[in-house]
This record gives sequence, C-alpha cells and structure tokens, in this order.
Amino acid sequence: MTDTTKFWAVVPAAGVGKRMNADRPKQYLLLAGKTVLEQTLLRLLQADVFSAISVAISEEDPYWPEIPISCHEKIITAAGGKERADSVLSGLKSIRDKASDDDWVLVHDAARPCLTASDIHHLINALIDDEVGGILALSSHDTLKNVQGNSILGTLDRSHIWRALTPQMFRYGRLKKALEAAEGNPAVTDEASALELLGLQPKIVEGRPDNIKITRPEDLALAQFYLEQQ
Ligand SMILES: Nc1ccn([C@@H]2O[C@H](COP(=O)(O)OP(=O)(O)OP(=O)(O)O)[C@@H](O)[C@H]2O)c(=O)n1
Ligand SMILES: C[C@](O)(CO)[C@H](O)COP(=O)(O)O
Repeated sequence: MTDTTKFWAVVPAAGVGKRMNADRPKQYLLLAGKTVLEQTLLRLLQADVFSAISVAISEEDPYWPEIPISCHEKIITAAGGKERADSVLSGLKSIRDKASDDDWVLVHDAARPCLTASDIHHLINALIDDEVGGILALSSHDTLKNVQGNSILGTLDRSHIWRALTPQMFRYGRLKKALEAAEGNPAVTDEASALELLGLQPKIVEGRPDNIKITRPEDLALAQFYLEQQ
C-alpha cells in the first residue's frame, strides 16, 4: 500500500425494513437516544480513518434531511437503488471524482449500529496488504443442518460455513467493476459475492458477534443491550 492510499466508506441506507414491521424504515427507529443510522455513522466516524462516508438514501426518504449528522463535513449523500447492491454501486459512483482505483472502500450496512472502531481497524489491519480484500464474518457455534421444508437432509461441516457481516473491504476500482458486472443479479446480496462471480476468493476476518444486523423487531432490544455493554 502506498501512503497516499485513502479509505472510503459506503453505507447502504435505502431499505424499507419490511421484516421489522415498523412505522418507518428500521434505520430511523430510535436506539439509545439516536436513530439507528446515526449510531452507525457515529461508529464509522469514531474510527477516524475515512476520507468520506457516502450514505445511499431512498429518494422517498423524508427523514434523512432532519437528522443533524446528514450535514457532517465527511458525509456524502447518494441515491439509493432498487436492491442493496444498487445502493452500494450508487454510493461508489458518488465518490468517483475523489477515489482512486487502488483506494480501499469499506461497505457497511446502516442496519448494523453496534460495529466498533476496533473491528474496523481489525479488518483494515488484516487486509491492508491483501491482493483481493475481504469481510468480517462469524463462525458457527451451533450444529448446522441442511433442510428441505421442515425435514433435515443432513448435517453440514460447520468449519466451512461462516456468516457474512459488514464492513466488507475491497479496492474501489475492482469493487465498482464487479458490482457493475453483477447488476440485476439477485444472488449478489453482499459485496463479496460480486467479487466471487469474478472468480476471486475474498478473505474472511473473524468479527465481533455483537455486530448484529437489525432485521426483526426483537433485534432492537438486543442492539440496545450491546451498545450499553460496549
Ligand atoms: N434497496 C436497498 C435495500 C437495502 N438497503 C440497505 O442494506 C442494508 C441491509 O439490508 P436489509 O437488512 O435487508 O434491509 P432492508 O432491505 O431494509 O430489510 P427488509 O429486507 O426487511 O426490507 C440496510 O441498511 C438497508 O437499508 C439499501 O441501501 N438499499
Ligand atoms: C450484507 C449482509 O449484511 C451480509 O450478511 C446481508 O446480506 C444484508 O442483508 P440482506 O437481508 O441480505 O439484504
């Protein structure tokens, strides 16, 4: 890495949060006195490593202009897309005049507010000299079953099954090209899967188990607990 390499963050925050069954998108629900999105952005800013943070916001979003952090000097707003991958690509395009192809981009879900600055630096330190990049992930502590309907077909080798988290860290140019090549592909639910489609093998870096994604109603209380413990 040259000492001119910069770090950028892209935060997909344009989802509707269907599984949350709330009166607003989950990134705008209150968590420890702030919105989920503000908590997430504060975590990224606390890492003190990003040249800028591009936040992909739905064009129907009335909440974003009302939260003070949207005016932060390091925050850039991008238009969200139909799927998460489209929002991430839009975020990448919003910094194309600033980022170099060899700069690192960390993509982090708005819905993961319990990320710690230490895990951001853990991921960067682990991959800074890597050829491809990679992701924070969690190994499984449970027995894993291959299931069809409600029947068990067999037991999986848990050493080969990891749960992908975010941030996911890749070089700007390669990530943008991979997502452009994968546009419209529903199998691309994270950045690593777009790189995999190019035949690359992103690395796994074990992350903290409290870096949960707020997805269902019960996740909010768990996130509150984790923020209180950190
Ligand atoms: N078109 C989309 C869809 C999702 N996201 C973001 O991607 C992250 C992870 O996605 P997920 O947990 O699936 O969020 P939602 O799509 O909002 O949830 P649901 O599937 O329950 O609607 C979230 O921060 C979400 O805001 C996005 O930026 N653009
Ligand atoms: C990117 C991600 O957080 C990795 O686990 C996850 O795939 C995003 O949530 P979604 O429900 O797949 O959109």
